[in-house]
Amino acid sequence: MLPGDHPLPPPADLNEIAPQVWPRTARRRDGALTVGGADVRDLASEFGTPLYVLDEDDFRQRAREYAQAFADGSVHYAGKAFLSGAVVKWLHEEGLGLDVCSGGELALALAVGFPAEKITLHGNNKSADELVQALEAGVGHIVLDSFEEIARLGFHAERLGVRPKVMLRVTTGVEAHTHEFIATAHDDQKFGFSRNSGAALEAVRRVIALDQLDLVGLHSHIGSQIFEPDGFEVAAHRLAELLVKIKEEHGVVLPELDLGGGFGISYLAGDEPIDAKIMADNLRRIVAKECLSYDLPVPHLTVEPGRAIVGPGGITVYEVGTIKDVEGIRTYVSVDGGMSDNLRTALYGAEYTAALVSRESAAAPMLCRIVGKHCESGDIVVRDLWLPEDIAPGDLVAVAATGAYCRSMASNYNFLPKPAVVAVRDGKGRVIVRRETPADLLRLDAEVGER
Ligand SMILES: Cc1ncc(COP(=O)(O)O)c(C=O)c1O
Ligand SMILES: N[C@@H](CCCC[NH3+])C(=O)O
Repeated sequence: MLPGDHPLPPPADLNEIAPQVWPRTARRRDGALTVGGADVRDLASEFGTPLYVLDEDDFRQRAREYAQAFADGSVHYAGKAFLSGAVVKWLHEEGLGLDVCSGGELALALAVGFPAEKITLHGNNKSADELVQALEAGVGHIVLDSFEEIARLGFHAERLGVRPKVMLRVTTGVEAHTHEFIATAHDDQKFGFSRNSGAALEAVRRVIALDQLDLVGLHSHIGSQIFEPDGFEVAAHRLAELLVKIKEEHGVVLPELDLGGGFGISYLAGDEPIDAKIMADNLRRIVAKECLSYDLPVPHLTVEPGRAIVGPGGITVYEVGTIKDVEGIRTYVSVDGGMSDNLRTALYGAEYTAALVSRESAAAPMLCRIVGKHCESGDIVVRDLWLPEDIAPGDLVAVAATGAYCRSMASNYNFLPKPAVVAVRDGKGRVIVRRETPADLLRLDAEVGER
C-alpha cells in the first residue's frame, strides 16, 4: 500500500527514536539502537531473541521521581506490571514500597529481603494460605476486597495473635476513560466494595466490629493507562464523603487513603502522560480540598504506579523471520515471538511504536503489521506501522514501552519458552530473569519430566 492511501501517515523519519516513547537512554549509534549504552545487536547475539531489555537508569529515575513527588506520602510500586529480584532491590534502594497481589509476588519480594512492612497485599480472591503468608511475614497493609475475606482474615489474625493494618477497596463508581478490561471502579466488575450499593459502609461496620483487624483507610483504583486527573478527583470526592460517614457513624477518623495506580505512559508519540510531580500536586490538592471541605484531617496518601515506572524503560527486541506482502493491503513482518511475550495487542487492542533497530535505512516507508509465530491470526504485536521497504529476514526490530505487563503476562502458548529479561546500564547487559529453555517446559510434563 502506498503511504498516501492509509489513515496512519508514515513518520517524517523512519529511523527516529522518539524520546517520549523509547527509554531515556535510547540512541542510535552507527545506525543501531543502543539502550543503557549497550548495542541491541550485541545484546541479541549474547542473550538471544526475543529479548526484553530494561533500561535500569530509566527505571530508577522514574521510581525516584515518584518517590520525590509523593515525598509526604507513600509510593508502592505495583509488582504486577513486572517483578524480579533485581527490580525489588532497585525499588528498595530508591525508597519505594511495593504492592503485591499474590503469594508468589510476596514470596519473591521477601526472598530478596524487601521489608515486609513496606508491602501491601492486594487481590479479590486471596487464598487462606496467602493471607496467612502475609500475616506471618508481617506485611504493612492488607487491602480487603470481599465480605468473606474480612471474616477469613479476622479468623487467621486471631489464631496467629496478630492485628494487621487493613484497608477496604472501594469501587467508587468512577468511569475511567480507558479500555473496558482495565477500568476497575465502575460497579459491574469483580473488585472491591461498591460505594453506590452501600457495601462499602457495611464492610466498614464488619471490620470495625472485629478487634483483630486495624482499619486504617480506604483504597480505590480507578483503572489503568489514564491520562486525566479528573477520574481521581471524582474518586477522591467520593472517598472523602465515605470518610465523613464513617466518622459520623463510628466516631473513627481513618488516617490513610490509597488512590491506587493507573498513570498512563506514551506508547505512541502523540500520547501525553502527566509527569509524576504534576500528578502528585493534583492528587494532593484534590484530596486536601475534599477532606478540608468536610472538616477532616488530610490523610496520608499512597499511590501505586506500576506501568508509569517500568513501562517506558522496557523494549522487546525480535529477529525478523519472514516477510509476506499481501498485495495492495499490507506487508506482514513475522518475528520470533508474539502474543506469548506481549498479549496486550491481542487482549486490549493496545498500540505500540516499533522500529528497525539493527541498522538505519533510507528506503521508502512500507505499511506493515508485525506479527508473531503463534497459530492465531490475532497474534499481532504491532497492528499498523511503517517500516522501511528493505526490511529483511535477520534484521532486528524493537517494540518500545514494553516494560509493563508484557513479561508479567507472558505465556508458554505453543510451548514457547519465555524470553529473558536483561537490564542494561553503563554499556553492559545483565540477565535479571533468565530465558526459559525447552527443558524447563518439558520438566513440567508428567510423562517426560521425571525421566
Ligand atoms: C490495585 C492496583 N494498584 C495498582 C495497579 C497498577 O496500575 P498501573 O500499572 O496502571 O499503574 C493496579 C493495576 O491496574 C491495581 O489493580
Ligand atoms: N494488564 C493491564 C492492566 C491491568 C493492571 C492490573 N489491574 C495492561 O496491560 O494494561
